[in-house]
Amino acid sequence: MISINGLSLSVVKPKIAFTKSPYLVPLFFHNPKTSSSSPSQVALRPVSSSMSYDKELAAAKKAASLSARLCQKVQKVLLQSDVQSKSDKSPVTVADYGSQALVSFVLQRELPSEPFSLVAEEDSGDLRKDEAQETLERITKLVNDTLASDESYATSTLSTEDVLRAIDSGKSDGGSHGRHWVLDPIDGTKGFLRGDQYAIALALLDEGQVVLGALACPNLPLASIGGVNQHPSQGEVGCLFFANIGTGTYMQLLNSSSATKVQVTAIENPEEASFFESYEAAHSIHDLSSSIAKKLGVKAPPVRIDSQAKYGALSRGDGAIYLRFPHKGYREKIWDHAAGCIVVTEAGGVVTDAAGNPLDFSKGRYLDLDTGIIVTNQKLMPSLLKAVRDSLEEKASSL
Ligand SMILES: Nc1ncnc2c1ncn2[C@@H]1O[C@H](COP(=O)(O)OS(=O)(=O)O)[C@@H](OP(=O)(O)O)[C@H]1O
Ligand SMILES: [Mg+2]
Repeated sequence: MISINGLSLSVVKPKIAFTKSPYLVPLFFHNPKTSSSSPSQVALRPVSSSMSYDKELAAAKKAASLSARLCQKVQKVLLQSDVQSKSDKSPVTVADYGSQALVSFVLQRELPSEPFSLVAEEDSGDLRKDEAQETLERITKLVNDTLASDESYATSTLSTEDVLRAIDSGKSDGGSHGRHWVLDPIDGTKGFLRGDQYAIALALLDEGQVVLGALACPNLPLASIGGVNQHPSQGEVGCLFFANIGTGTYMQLLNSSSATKVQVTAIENPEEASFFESYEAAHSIHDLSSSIAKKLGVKAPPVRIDSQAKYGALSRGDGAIYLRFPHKGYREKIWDHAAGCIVVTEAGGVVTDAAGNPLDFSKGRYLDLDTGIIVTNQKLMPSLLKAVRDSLEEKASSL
């Protein structure tokens, strides 16, 4: 996403080689109204110059915050339970389904006149089986208890069938036309089970572009994490990041309504930078990130946290870089990046694949990538791309 004279523009371009990255060569601006496209040009499509997504953003914030409340309840019980039940994965199942049902219900209730399409991680197939009836009852109670804790929903009660229907509204395939909500009901399920970071990540696509995001991070400290010489905070936790295209990124405490505008770090010297990566080595190749960081001259050790909380932390300047290199064969899902991506880009950051191409959320449930995802500020991106390219070439030649 590029912003020129306050107008947000998407970059739609063919797959190109490393040396043709937007950060290594000048962009060729293409006005679809005045010229025809050619494969060597970058097509810019204005989005939302006259569109307002205020109503949708208010609904997204409400849905993500209520869902965070539901997940917090489940995690609290989980962490108080004994070791044996901690190895049981059912709490995450209950919270995952409950979160998706709640977000789906709240969005439809808050925006009754809009067509509703939701691309989300879960479906109700397993929950419809006979042996899952007790779990379904638990989920329904959890959803209803959470709704009852909010004044505007105090009288809403969902049946088990309503919950199943709400979950199944998430079966949409998304795509490049119309509006689609994109939801990861609990991103970072392993972090959730460990009592660490996780996120409820909700975004809206309009004509294939992410136009708003609400990212609730119930365990993220309000104070900075991940900077050089930083220590884990003892203070308040639970942050909601939100971004509306063209209007910047804001952060507030989950239980507050007073928001602060946030910005990515302005660091230009990689020696002062620190970088985020997945906690789980199975989700991102740590050796590769470490080689990239070394080439860049990053001195600080990696900060490993789960989920899109990494994007949230980066958007407010905790750390300067996020590196994600899944193992071969993994297909990235759009719900793992849509909300995080707009939260960072509206805060002045840049999110690309390993070759410097913007992420394309218009292709359905998956991102069409086979390299990795990198995130940093505008100043550091050219040197980061070079370090990524060199490290990938070294890795390829060592095979
Ligand atoms: N094999 C593999 N490779 C890469 N990524 C994978 C893989 N498996 C899962 N996932 C997705 O990663 C999501 C968790 O996000 P992170 O990788 O940022 O968090 S973590 O630190 O690894 O926990 C995680 O999100 P959730 O499933 O919602 O927890 C997955 O969507
Ligand atoms: Mg996820």
